[in-house]
Amino acid sequence: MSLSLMCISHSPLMGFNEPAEGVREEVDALFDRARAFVSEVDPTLVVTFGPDHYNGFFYDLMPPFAICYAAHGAGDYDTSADEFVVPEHIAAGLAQYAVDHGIDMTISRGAELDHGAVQIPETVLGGITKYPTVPVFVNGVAEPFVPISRIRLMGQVLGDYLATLDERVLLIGSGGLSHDPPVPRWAEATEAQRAFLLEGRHPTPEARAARQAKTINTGLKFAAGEADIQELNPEWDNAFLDVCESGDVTAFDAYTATQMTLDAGHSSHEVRCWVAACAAMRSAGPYVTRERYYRAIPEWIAGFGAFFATTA
Ligand SMILES: O=C(O)CCc1cccc(O)c1O
Ligand SMILES: [Fe+2]
Repeated sequence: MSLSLMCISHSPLMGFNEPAEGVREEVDALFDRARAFVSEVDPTLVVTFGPDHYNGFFYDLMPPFAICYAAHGAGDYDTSADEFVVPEHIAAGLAQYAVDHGIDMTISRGAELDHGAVQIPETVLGGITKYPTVPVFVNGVAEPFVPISRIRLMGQVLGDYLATLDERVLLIGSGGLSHDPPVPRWAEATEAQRAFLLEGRHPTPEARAARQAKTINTGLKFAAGEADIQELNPEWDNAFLDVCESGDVTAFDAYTATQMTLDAGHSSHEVRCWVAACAAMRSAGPYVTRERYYRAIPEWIAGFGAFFATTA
């Protein structure tokens, strides 16, 4: 019946590191507008596109994307470990429609979803149990990456199905923009890191705390100009936001994974979640921008952006 769109960067460091003066207030105000937007569109169904960072999805089996029929939070960085309230018939309807329309969809009947999929819904919806929600996992860290055109088509096909439902659907995309946090990569990983990347679910509390402390500390060092990670790229981020605003979602197809890594860092692939969400939104027709926000926030290791839209 209706689709609306809300894409926002996540960063688990938001709750740990203080950004430059005035930035916290600016982002708080953005989240106030996000909550007001949710109230306005009054969703009856939420569909989230979120990545994972080797908390729920590992190299023992790494799909490019997956519809979750059931999922719960991993609880990393103090995010919710609640069970999502998933309307299974809608998840199943989406998956069936996707496979019927040329998308090789993976499903999960019990996904664990980390801050990448939980932080933004939790923050803007007041928890992950408040609205019936179908979480869609989109791989944003683990090579190989399928072409962006496949992500765009996946979003478009899911949007086609959602537009047939008698629901007010809020699409949430979470991730990106440019950033390069210290997530291990298989090609350069040590044996211990490879063991983790292969099957590192449910770390000990000590291992989790050590991992998080390292990332939090990297954010502080990055802001001081002392971290050995790629710079944020505000120009790239704003060009990406331009494509979101344009509504010409096929223009996303020009992005290649290799160039994205070079230009915008190893975690820029999280923007796949935005691509899928924008494409789903666009399948319902032209849309109008309701919010565009951008700030490079090194303390959070985030080219931090937002883009909201409603049908024109
Ligand atoms: O926990 C991790 O491995 C990465 C954490 C992380 C840090 C900054 C921005 C992000 O988007 C992000 O996910
Ligand atoms: Fe992330």
